[in-house]
Amino acid sequence: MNTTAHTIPPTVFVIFGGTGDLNARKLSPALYNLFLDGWLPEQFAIIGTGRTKLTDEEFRKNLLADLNQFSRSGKAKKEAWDKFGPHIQYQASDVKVPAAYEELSQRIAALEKEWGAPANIIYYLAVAPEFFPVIATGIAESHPDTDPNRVRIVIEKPFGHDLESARALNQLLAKHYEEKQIYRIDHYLGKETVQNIMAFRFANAIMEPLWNRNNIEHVQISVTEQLGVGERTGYYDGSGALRDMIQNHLLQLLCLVAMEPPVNFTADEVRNRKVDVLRAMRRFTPETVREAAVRGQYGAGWIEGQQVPGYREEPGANPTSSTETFAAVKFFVDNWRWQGVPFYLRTGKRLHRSASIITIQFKDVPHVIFPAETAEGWRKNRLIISIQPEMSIRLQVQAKRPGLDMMLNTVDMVFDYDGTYTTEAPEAYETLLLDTMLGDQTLFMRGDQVEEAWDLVMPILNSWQSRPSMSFPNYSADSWGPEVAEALIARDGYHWFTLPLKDNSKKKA
Ligand SMILES: NC(=O)C1=CN([C@@H]2O[C@H](COP(=O)(O)OP(=O)(O)OC[C@H]3O[C@@H](n4cnc5c(N)ncnc54)[C@H](OP(=O)(O)O)[C@@H]3O)[C@@H](O)[C@H]2O)C=CC1
Ligand SMILES: O=C1O[C@H](COP(=O)(O)O)[C@@H](O)[C@H](O)[C@H]1O
Repeated sequence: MNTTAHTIPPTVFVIFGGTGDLNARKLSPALYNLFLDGWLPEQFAIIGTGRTKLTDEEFRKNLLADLNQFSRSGKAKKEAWDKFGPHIQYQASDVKVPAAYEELSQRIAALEKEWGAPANIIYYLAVAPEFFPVIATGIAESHPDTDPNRVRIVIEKPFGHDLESARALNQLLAKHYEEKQIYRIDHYLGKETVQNIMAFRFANAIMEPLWNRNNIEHVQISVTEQLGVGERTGYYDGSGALRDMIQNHLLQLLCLVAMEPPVNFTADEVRNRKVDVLRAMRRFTPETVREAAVRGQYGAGWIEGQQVPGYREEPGANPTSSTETFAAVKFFVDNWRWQGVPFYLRTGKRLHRSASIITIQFKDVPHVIFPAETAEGWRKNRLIISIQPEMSIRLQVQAKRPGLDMMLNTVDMVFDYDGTYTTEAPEAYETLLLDTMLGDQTLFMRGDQVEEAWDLVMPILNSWQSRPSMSFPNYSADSWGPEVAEALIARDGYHWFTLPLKDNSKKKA
């Protein structure tokens, strides 16, 4: 067992939505990998719930199949599974029925009796958002006297549909729980490369003097996905790219890039600095929305030799849907550090390639001493933080090409996880579940952060809702998105940056 695991008290994970997709693909594999790596305490239990009638054994069998398919550690080894499996139970119940919470209490009490110690209880709400209030209330009412230090509640996304509903959910949670008990998930914050943004900025002295409006020309945050919406239209059609990705993941990335140094690396200090960024962001008016925010929806096309349907033809989709599957927005952070520096954010589905990258483009040298013909490939310095699939940080600089003449070109100074580390990076959900056990909220969203982010995007959502797009679909599958997105950034003299695919053939040569 890991040293830290010794400090974790007996723990019960209750997974509402135990039979669902998130548990199958992410939560159970993450818990299993934490177990393999010795991060779980000796006394732990996982209770999955759902309405489906299953025995413990049937539920375990399903989870084993999921682990075999989705775990980063590959197929479960018999010896390890034989140790892990018995910690899993299943309770068939409907979250709308109060008896469900009574039965859970009895199960937890029985475990505590067996362990001879009170347990920390982590309730994970991996169910549709309409059930968040129902379950939060059900748990609290069935355990009115539970020590707040021992009970934690993890809320999946989406946290609200708009500012009003997010506020209402925060208020409901605050009635029953202290903020230190509430873990609002944004899985991007658990990604290894995303956590490294803070390390890179605040553990290296050379970055800070450059990190401001004097040296940085603009910032791009681009999260492109090749996948389409597929079977998820039921959720996605009421959401769209702005709610699904920009309100949460991309704005969190922006906060990490733009935040002031926190006093220390504790949850509230880090989150205070992030919320400062959101508060400083320039609010939109109906007029500025038109200039600063554009949207798109994918049409049919071909991806890697396969014909794929347009969004409106996806299973269960509304054939006249005006939901955006692509959004790009130009933001400003109105404070001393960032005055005048545009932050361009874009995200979309069915794009040419899946890649999440942050590009910091620096200003040009004040005076070029080299003759124009020597500097054909001249580009301004860029720092590129590649979150996925490539995990790297690249600094693009000018260098002299080898040869007798003085020719400059752009080269990359690269920190690449693959080439630097032999240990495999944990999945985001492993980090986040471990932090929940440890009671560390640094990588979780605080209530005020979520509300500020909603407040910021509401004028865009309202404007788009009042003007359903007449031009959808406006980009085809396998493209880089609609032309309006290129125009948005081209107006300022820039273009969206993408990393070239890694050329492995060169490596081998
Ligand atoms: N899947 C993913 O990759 C991601 C999901 N999320 C979020 O996680 C949550 C769950 O998503 P996902 O797993 O995809 O959803 P699924 O539709 O796959 O699963 C829903 C789960 O809820 C259970 N459920 C539904 N109604 C009830 C009820 N009345 N009582 C008890 N259980 C019920 C279902 O169990 P049963 O049918 O047995 O009743 C099932 O286990 C959502 O909030 C989603 O937004 C967030 C990020 C990624
Ligand atoms: O939260 C979500 O994230 C995924 C993208 O996550 P990633 O870890 O695969 O980059 C996105 O596809 C989904 O629509 C959204 O709900």
